Order: sequence, then C-alpha cells, then structure tokens
Amino acid sequence: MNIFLAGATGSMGQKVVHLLADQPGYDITGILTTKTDVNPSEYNLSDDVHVFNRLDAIEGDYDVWIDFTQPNVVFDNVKYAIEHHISPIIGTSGLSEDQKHELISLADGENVNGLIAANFGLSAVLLMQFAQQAAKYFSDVEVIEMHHEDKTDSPSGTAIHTVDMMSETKQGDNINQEDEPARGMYYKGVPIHAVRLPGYVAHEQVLFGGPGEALTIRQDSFDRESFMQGVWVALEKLPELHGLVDGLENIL
Ligand SMILES: NC(=O)C1=CN([C@@H]2O[C@H](COP(=O)(O)OP(=O)(O)OC[C@H]3O[C@@H](n4cnc5c(N)ncnc54)[C@H](OP(=O)(O)O)[C@@H]3O)[C@@H](O)[C@H]2O)C=CC1
Ligand SMILES: O=C(O)C1=N[C@H](C(=O)O)C[C@H](O)C1
Repeated sequence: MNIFLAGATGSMGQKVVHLLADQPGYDITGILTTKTDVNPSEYNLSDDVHVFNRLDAIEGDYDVWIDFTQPNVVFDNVKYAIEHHISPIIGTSGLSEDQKHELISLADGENVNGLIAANFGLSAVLLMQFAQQAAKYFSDVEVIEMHHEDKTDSPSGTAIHTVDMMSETKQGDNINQEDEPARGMYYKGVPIHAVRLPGYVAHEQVLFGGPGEALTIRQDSFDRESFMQGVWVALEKLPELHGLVDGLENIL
C-alpha cells in the first residue's frame, strides 16, 4: 500500500511514520510539507520518499492519504485526495459540518472510501459513546476540553464531535441558554470550554447535571501514542468501508 502522509514532520505525522516503519506492505512513498529542503532521514523517512510542497505539484500513485496537518488546509487536501482517487484517513481537526458533507458527497460520486476521525483514541471514542448514552437522560450538559499550548484551533474537533453525537440522543435543551461572559462557546446549545496549557496533551470532560446529582465522564490522552491503534484500525478496515465515514466509532 502506497501511503501519502500530509503533515509527516509534525507531532502526529512522526507517530504515523513510527507506526508504519516496521509494517510490511505499508510504505510511505509521498509526503506534503511546507518545509523546503527536507532531509527525509531527519524525519525517519526513506531517502526515496517523494516530497511535495504544493498540492498541484504532487506526482505518483498513492492508495491512502493520511492527513495530520492543520485546520486551514485540511479541506483542500482531502478534496485533492478524493478527486485523485486516493482514500483519505483524516485526523486533522477543523472541518466544518458543511465541509464534511461536501467531502462525503464528493467521495460518493468518486466511489472513494475513507474515514474522518475527530479522535483516534479508544478512551475518547468510548467517552463520546457514553456521553451520547447519558444525553438521553440528562438534558443539561457542558464540555471542557484541555489541550497542549500549541493547539491552533478551539474548540477541539473531539469536543465538536461529542456534541454532534449527543445531539442525536439529547431529549431537551440546557436550562441555561444565555451567552453570558465566561460561559464558553455554545455549540448546538451546549457550552464548550477550551483550556490550553503546557503539560497537557489531549483531555476531555463531559459534565451532566440533574436534580441533586451529577455525572462526569473524563478521558485523558497522556501520549500521542494513544491515537495510533485507531489509525491502524482505520488502515486495516479501509477496504471494507463504504464512502467517507465520519467517526471511528462507526468502524470499530
Ligand atoms: N484525530 C486525532 O486523533 C488527532 C488529531 N489531531 C489533529 O491533527 C492535526 C495535527 O496535529 P499535530 O501533529 O499535533 O500538529 P503539528 O503542528 O505538530 O503538525 C502539523 C503539521 O502540518 C504541517 N502543515 C502545516 N501547514 C501545512 C500546509 N499548508 N500544507 C502541508 N502541511 C502543513 C506542518 O508540517 P511542515 O512544517 O513540515 O509544513 C506541521 O508539522 C491537528 O489538527 C490536530 O488537532 C491531533 C492528534 C490526534
Ligand atoms: O490537537 C490535538 O492534539 C488533538 N486534536 C484533536 C481534536 O481537535 O480533537 C484530537 C485530540 O483531541 C488531540
């Protein structure tokens, strides 16, 4: 399998390079980076990897496009991949609902399989599923997501996906609907609070409150290694997928 890795030099890209290093049959043969004069071995890549700085310069045949870049470029990257019949596995955050719908219908039209995963970590996927279940019974809920200081987007893709999943089961609105100071960002009626601090990696709490009781669900990714099993599952399941699937929970 020829893999194109967009964002290969970044924190997640380097984890993917490590994941695939000893996997027979999975070769990273192309990368996208804004860096010019990349020395592949500095990034643990093979010397003959094709390095590209622009989408319109890409050449070669690739089966899978793994994307861990940045929110401002992910849509164009994935559109390019689908239009060139490369199956995308997208970890980059920041795709809007409209953008996802556009990519899903493009993938249908081009007969391309792929996956968008807001979070590849098992603990995060389970948190979202538990939160979806709890939202049937608690209509008042808030989300706190905590990340490292270098994260460029807020709220996180996981927080957005958590609310999207809860909105499928949630029976009522939060009692408190006002946009008061320091009440977070309301998304689909649910306040999301984003914390950025050194020392953190990726963490989320979903807090439910009801008369005389509360439920808190929390997950912690202490290391980016936590995302790699999900990436591996996505690679293995890719041939069985139908179209562009949104959410790792749908293929586990
Ligand atoms: N779904 C999941 O489970 C996870 C998702 N993420 C998401 O993945 C994304 C990347 O995270 P992370 O690895 O920590 O971030 P990094 O900043 O470490 O890496 C992102 C890389 O993207 C590359 N990049 C930036 N702009 C461009 C561009 N215009 N074209 C091509 N490449 C570009 C940069 O490489 P260069 O300097 O070489 O251009 C950079 O190294 C984020 O959106 C994050 O939220 C993160 C962890 C888990
Ligand atoms: O930037 C990160 O680090 C992460 N981004 C994803 C997100 O926006 O939810 C997934 C995870 O939270 C780590």
